Parts: sequence; structure tokens; C-alpha cells
Amino acid sequence: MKSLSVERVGAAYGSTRVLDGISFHVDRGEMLAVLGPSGCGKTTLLRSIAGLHRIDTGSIMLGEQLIDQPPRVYLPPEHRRIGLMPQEGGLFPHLSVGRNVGFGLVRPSLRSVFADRKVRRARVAELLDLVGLAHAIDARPRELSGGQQQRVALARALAPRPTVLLMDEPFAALDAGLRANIRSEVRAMLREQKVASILVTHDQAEAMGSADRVAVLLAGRCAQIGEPEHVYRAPVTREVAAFVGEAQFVAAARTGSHAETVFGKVAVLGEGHGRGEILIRPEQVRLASAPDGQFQVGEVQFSGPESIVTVHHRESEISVRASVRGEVPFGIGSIVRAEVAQPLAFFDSSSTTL
Ligand SMILES: Nc1ncnc2c1ncn2[C@@H]1O[C@H](COP(=O)(O)OP(=O)(O)OP(=O)(O)O)[C@@H](O)[C@H]1O
Repeated sequence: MKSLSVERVGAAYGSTRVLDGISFHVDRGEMLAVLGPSGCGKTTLLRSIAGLHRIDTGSIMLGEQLIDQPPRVYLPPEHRRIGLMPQEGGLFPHLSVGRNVGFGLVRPSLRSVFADRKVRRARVAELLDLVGLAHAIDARPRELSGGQQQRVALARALAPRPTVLLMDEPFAALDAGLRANIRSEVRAMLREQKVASILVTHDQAEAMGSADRVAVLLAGRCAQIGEPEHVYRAPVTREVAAFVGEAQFVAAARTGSHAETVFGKVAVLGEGHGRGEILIRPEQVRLASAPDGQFQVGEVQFSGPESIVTVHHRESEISVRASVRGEVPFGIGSIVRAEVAQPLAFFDSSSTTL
């Protein structure tokens, strides 16, 4: 069941177009991550859905309700059942944790649901319990850690039972370890509460690891939307490929569903004929010591559980980076054989270049 449908939405600041015909939907309990370079319009997209920025074309539906369709329909933010969780939590420092969580329950559109003070109190207690902070109800935000403050912000956003939760870089201020924990807790809670959500992030691993689907926004357009693994393995353009992970492009000549490359004949996605490039991710390259190998090790970069090994093709200018888990069994100058996991994405010479 669709919780949010965005159809051909356009938005601008003055004469500068920022969103250009964006369409997607988010199902109940589903998380969509929006990835894209700085300035591509991610925040504007969230603000438009929340009603904080007026769109100029297209339409937005919340469940079955049309909430935006210029110039006729525009439901103000306080009447949209949409929660917003900003980067820094944005808690009110002078209010207790409990009052922060209860803040959104007194808005006019919720008067009928949360009119009774007892009902509001019960909802606040329920939410604080859900995020594991029932004991902190009377504390001030400054008495809590960064991670706890983000959990309060989540409780506050969820308290009014929003249909959709919008999160704008919600974990950016947290350090790496804490971030991974909070992220999976939040994901589990949203799934359990069946709240549809949109997560805006710069962090590719965060998007890939927590979202059900990923949308890549480039210059105000949705370049690709799909399951994380699909977007990663089968990006539609070189730009998308480079945006969702380390992308290496290696010359190839395609015949049908195969291509000739420095790795030999490889299977490629799709069919066609002509010159172009295959996409290779570092973890798709497998290296093995072999005196008759075609590659020579140029550099070994240790980085904890895996190392990045750069190998040079002995008969061309081509180099690729391979990720090797654990101990690297060969040193600089070693001759190795390189194989790639298939099938690989293929881009025609004529398609967009980076
Ligand atoms: N209030 C504003 N007035 C004019 N231009 C704006 C305004 N807010 C944003 N912009 C411009 O609109 C474009 C999109 O901005 P937006 O903040 O939506 O991008 P973003 O993808 O969220 O960027 P970031 O990842 O850096 O937060 C940018 O070029 C930005 O400079």
C-alpha cells in the first residue's frame, strides 16, 4: 500500500530550477534512501513533501489524500501527517525530554486524536519506552548523549503517528560506531510501526545498508531508483555508477551478451554490439599468484579487514584496484592473474561520460 506518491514534482528558487519532474512512491513500512551530490536538491525534496517549500508542478499524495497539486491544492505543513527528523535533532533545550516528545501532539490537526491530556501523556510514555529512554522523561536534552538526543528526536517525530517520516542526514553528527547502532534501531522501529520513511544521506553505505530502495538524485532529476544491490550492480549511467560506490571503467568490445576485455571474455548485462567500457567494483576482482599472469602488483594499501591492491596490466595502460580480504599473499612487483565476477555492467562509448 502506497503511503506517499510523488508525481512529476518540480520546484525552484526564483528562476533556478532545483527539482525537475521527480516521481516515486514509498510503501507502508518501506524506507527509501535518497542519495546525491551536494546541491542536487535532496533537502528541497524533503521540504516540498513536508509542505515547507511550494512545488510549482506535479502532485503529492499521502495515502489516498491529494495534499499538493499547484495551483489548486496545497495542504499546509501542520495538516500533513508527515514527521521530520532533522540532522541535529533540533530538540528544544529549555523543555524536558517528555515535553519535547509531546510538542507535536498539540497541533490543531491532531486535536481530535490527542485532545485529552492523559492520552497525550500515555503516547509520550509509549514512545519514550519504544526508544529506551523512559527513565529520561524529566531530563533536559543537554543531559543526554548525542545518540540519546537523536532517539528523543525520533520519538518526537513518531508521536503524532505520521504516515511518512522524513529524515535529513539524521545520523551525520554521530560517530561511526554509535551511528551504525542507532541506524539499525531506527530501521527496526519504523518497520515495526509500519511508517514509510525517506532517508536523505551522503553516506552510500548507510543508504545501501538500511534502505529497501535507493533513489539517486542528480541535478534535480531522479537518475535511478531501485533495490540497493540492483542500483549498485546495474547502474543506468556512469554517473550513477560512480555515485553508489567505487567505479572503475575498463575498455571493452561487446558482442551480444559478452565483451572482450583485458580479463578475457566476460559476460555483460544486456545485449548489444560495439566499443565501450565495463564497470568493475574493487570487490569483483579476484587475484591469484601466477607466473604467467597478465597483471603486476603496483601497490598494496592496508586498511583493516581488507586491503586495496592496485594491479597494472602488463601489455596496456590499464590498472585496476582489487579489494582483498585478510592477509595479502603477494607483494609489490608480483605477477598475478586477475579474474572478475560476472556479469558486469557495460556502457557504450556514446553514452554519457563522467
Ligand atoms: N533558500 C534558497 N534560496 C535559493 N537557492 C537555494 C535555497 N535553498 C537551496 N538552494 C539551492 O538549491 C539547490 C538545491 O539545494 P538543496 O539544499 O535542496 O540540495 P541538497 O542536495 O540537499 O544539498 P546538500 O547535500 O548540500 O544538503 C542548491 O543549488 C542550493 O544552492
